Amino acid sequence: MSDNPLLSISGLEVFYGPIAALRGVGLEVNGGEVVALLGSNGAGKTTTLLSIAGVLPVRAGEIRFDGIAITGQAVERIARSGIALVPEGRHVFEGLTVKENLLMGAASLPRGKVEDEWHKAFDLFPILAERRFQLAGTLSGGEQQMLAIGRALMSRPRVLLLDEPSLGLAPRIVEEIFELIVLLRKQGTTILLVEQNARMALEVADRGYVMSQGRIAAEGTASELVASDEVARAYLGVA
Ligand SMILES: Nc1ncnc2c1ncn2[C@@H]1O[C@H](COP(=O)(O)OP(=O)(O)OP(=O)(O)O)[C@@H](O)[C@H]1O
Repeated sequence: MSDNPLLSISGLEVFYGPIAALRGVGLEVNGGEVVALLGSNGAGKTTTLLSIAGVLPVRAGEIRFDGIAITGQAVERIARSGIALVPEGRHVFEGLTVKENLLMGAASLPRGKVEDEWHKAFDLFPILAERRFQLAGTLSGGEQQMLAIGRALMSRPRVLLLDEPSLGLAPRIVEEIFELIVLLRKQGTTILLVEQNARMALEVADRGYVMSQGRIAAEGTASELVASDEVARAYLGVA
């Protein structure tokens, strides 16, 4: 682990009313890494991503981005500083075209840079280029997920927070999503990836954390986590 992680969290406590969802979570993401955040339903993975993005208030603990404390900052400020969240559920603007959706992601970019970014997005997602004038609501689930990721990339984020990108997609499309993550990693994109599909996530990740009941229960390199009997039994569906 580096001395200067791009994103670091320590002692994070988050509550929904009286219920503690995070009970002292700590993790780090270094620049250029893909880090998997795994764990069973309700472990606190989504809550962790929402807290980093500033969507949920933090009761205790600290979130640092590029060495600066961002705990408690407003969502827009956190987004502008370079953290992009792709929430679970493929949120796209259904009544807007593919291209308009991508433009929505580029709102904070200087005008001259927007065209570069959508060319990059269309290179990354040829299917979106083909369908650029189609309404987003008429795309397939997989295409909508690609569009949601493409829109987040349009803001040139320094960290991409991906919440369950494979959820509810057919196996062939899930493969495509993971191929995309491999490609983004090769391009140097830093990603914190929440996934139910632990085995596939660890195939594309450098390191991982396993959450349980609002805490980090295990951490290690992807190969260490795959090789750990305890992790494999509890979270990777190995008998
Ligand atoms: N809006 C909410 N109100 C009350 N409790 C919530 C709310 N959202 C989540 N929780 C609770 O907080 C805990 C953590 O939930 P979270 O969604 O972060 O888990 P998760 O690991 O992402 O699970 P999943 O894979 O099911 O989304 C769970 O006990 C959940 O029931």
